[in-house]
Amino acid sequence: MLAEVRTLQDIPGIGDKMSKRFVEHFGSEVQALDAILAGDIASISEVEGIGQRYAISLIQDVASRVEGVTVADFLRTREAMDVYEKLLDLVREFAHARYSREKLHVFFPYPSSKEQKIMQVRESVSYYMHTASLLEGDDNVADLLSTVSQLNFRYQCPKIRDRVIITSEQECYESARKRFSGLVDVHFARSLSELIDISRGFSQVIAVGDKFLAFDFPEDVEPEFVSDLDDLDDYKIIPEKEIFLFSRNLRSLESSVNLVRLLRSKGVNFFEKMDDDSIEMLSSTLALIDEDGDIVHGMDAELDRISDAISSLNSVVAETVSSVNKELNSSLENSQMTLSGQDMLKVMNGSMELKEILGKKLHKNYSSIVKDAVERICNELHLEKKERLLVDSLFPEEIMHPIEADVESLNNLRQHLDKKAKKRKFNHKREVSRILSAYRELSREMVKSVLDFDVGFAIGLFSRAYGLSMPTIIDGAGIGFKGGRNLFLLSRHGGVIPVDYSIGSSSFGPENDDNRVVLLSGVNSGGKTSLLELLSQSIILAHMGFPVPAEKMEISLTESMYYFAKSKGTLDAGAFETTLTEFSVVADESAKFVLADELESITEPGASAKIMAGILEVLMENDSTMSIFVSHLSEQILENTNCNIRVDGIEASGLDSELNLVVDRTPRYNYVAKSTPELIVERLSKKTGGKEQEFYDKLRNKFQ
Ligand SMILES: Nc1ncnc2c1ncn2[C@@H]1O[C@H](COP(=O)(O)OP(=O)(O)OP(=O)(O)O)[C@@H](O)[C@H]1O
Repeated sequence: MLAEVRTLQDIPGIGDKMSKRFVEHFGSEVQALDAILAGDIASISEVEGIGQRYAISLIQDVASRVEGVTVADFLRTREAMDVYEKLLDLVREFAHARYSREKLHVFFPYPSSKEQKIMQVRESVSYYMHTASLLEGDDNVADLLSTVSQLNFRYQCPKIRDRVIITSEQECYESARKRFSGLVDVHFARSLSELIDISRGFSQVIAVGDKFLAFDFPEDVEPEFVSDLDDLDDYKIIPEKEIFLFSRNLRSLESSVNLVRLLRSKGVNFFEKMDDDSIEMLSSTLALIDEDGDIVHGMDAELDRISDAISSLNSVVAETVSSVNKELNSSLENSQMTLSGQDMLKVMNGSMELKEILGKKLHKNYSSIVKDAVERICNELHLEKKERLLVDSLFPEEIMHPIEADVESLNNLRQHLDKKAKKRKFNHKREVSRILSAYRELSREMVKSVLDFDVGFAIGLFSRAYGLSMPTIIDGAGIGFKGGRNLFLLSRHGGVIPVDYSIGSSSFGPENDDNRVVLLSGVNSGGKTSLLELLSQSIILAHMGFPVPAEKMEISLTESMYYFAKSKGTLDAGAFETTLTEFSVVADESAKFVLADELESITEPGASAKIMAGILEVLMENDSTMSIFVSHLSEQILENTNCNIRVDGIEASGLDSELNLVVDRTPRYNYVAKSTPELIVERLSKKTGGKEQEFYDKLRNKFQ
């Protein structure tokens, strides 16, 4: 039944409590619904109380409401469902991002009544098959896709501790507090002195209102004056807020941008909403920030100079102090001093200290050593004129031994540089933030498109890895192929022998034979189950709009598929009844595929043959039903029916040099395959000798 999903509560299973959790997780009901309708299983499974299984079934439920069809409409038995799930697992291995790996669950087989939907998926999958061929062998695509995950724009920017908004207007104070709550301190200053006091605790001060404009401020307080906060966008005051959203998602954004570029360079038109110039602008802006939202090194020479000076300040000063002291020591060691008689008298009568005399004598030498040290620090830190003045006060004018850098002066210098760097960064951040704020929605869409590309690309890669091809949809009732390869065997063993087969109206079958109901006989381990499984894989994939595991395939679409896999051992009476009940529904008029593997095990052989003959007769009555029954009882089944049921056979042609059975995996049409016992006996005879061999030879003669 088709139904619109407009609110979370329109979705069965989502009540009040769950709906709240969705809104909490996604930020709003609209975003939660978007995620559900987009099949974003990865995000949904992160909602509290929702696991992956539930997220998948929720998405499938919603898809069935929206599209009016469920997975179980086509896949009518547990075994059919198992094949579908195993196929999905194979495809999912090719997805690079968690989002896409999960989203692949939105693909499922549609009944023929939804042919339009199948055709839509085919068209999109064909595009991705082509794209995968264009990008074949380019590891960069995989590397980029592996580093993309959904953008999270719900990060809360941490408080900017070194910036303050100060105002003397009550209304402005209230609104700023509301607007920037938790992001920056907002203070109310009644007077200029209060403003100065508060300002000294911050390196960036935004003074709001014209009242303070007329005042003179001390040198260490340099507020930025703003008349009216309402005139300023957030990015002007807290550029970090916008930048933070991007910096936290930097890897995904950069990878997405690079992927867009790469795809375009390979001729794949991708995310045309953003032209090359916008992509380059976004890319170059992202290149300015790091993952913490800081301005990176290398984008502004002046900022780099100041930052480098800050980071090497301590070590340069310490090294200089140590070498100055060495120099001072050696100069003292090598110097001699002659004391004049006058000076001696002054020391004797106590009007002068010896140290003072020493100072005077050494002062010239000391000053030049200190001057050199200041010069050295300034040069090594590449300081500018005003900054150099602050270094001058680093060492005392009076002789000091050993020399030490003045802690307060060092702090002043550091603070000065720090303020300067922050101011510069602030201006850069404003520009970065201004640009990025225009990209917020586009970036989200771009990353989403990249992730959705990964979904389709995974199908394309899956198709190429297994050599799949798009089947031709035919009218009538039939399925036929050349070079079919069972995907499960292929993924397990890496290689299989391709088989050809056909039933119904496919052009690959025998001439003038459009039998739709067929018995498949043959040797043990000949490949009957594998062929049936290959058919089930192909039918499911074709109805999903996916390519199939065959060189060429023709298939008609049906409403449903029944797959009855081989049961283990003979079933009890209850299970027999259940199996018959399951079969009772295949009798309806709709087009369907019915695949059954050794149904004979449901009860004792004689009765099974009769029951199977009966079921096949019912299936024959429906012109649009196709059915293949694998059975070792084909002759007994034929004995129990007058219907023209074709029997095909997979046969062993002999033994190879290592005494393994040589099997032709492609069934022969209209052929009851010879069984293997005689070959097994022959193998045993060839492998043994003496009395044992005589025994096997006797048995062999029975087959002659
Ligand atoms: N096309 C193939 N290419 C290579 N190996 C195959 C192929 N088909 C089947 N095999 C191999 O043969 C094994 C047996 O195949 P399968 O179970 O399909 O035979 P079967 O005819 O159903 O046997 P049984 O009658 O005993 O149930 C498979 O596990 C696989 O290893």
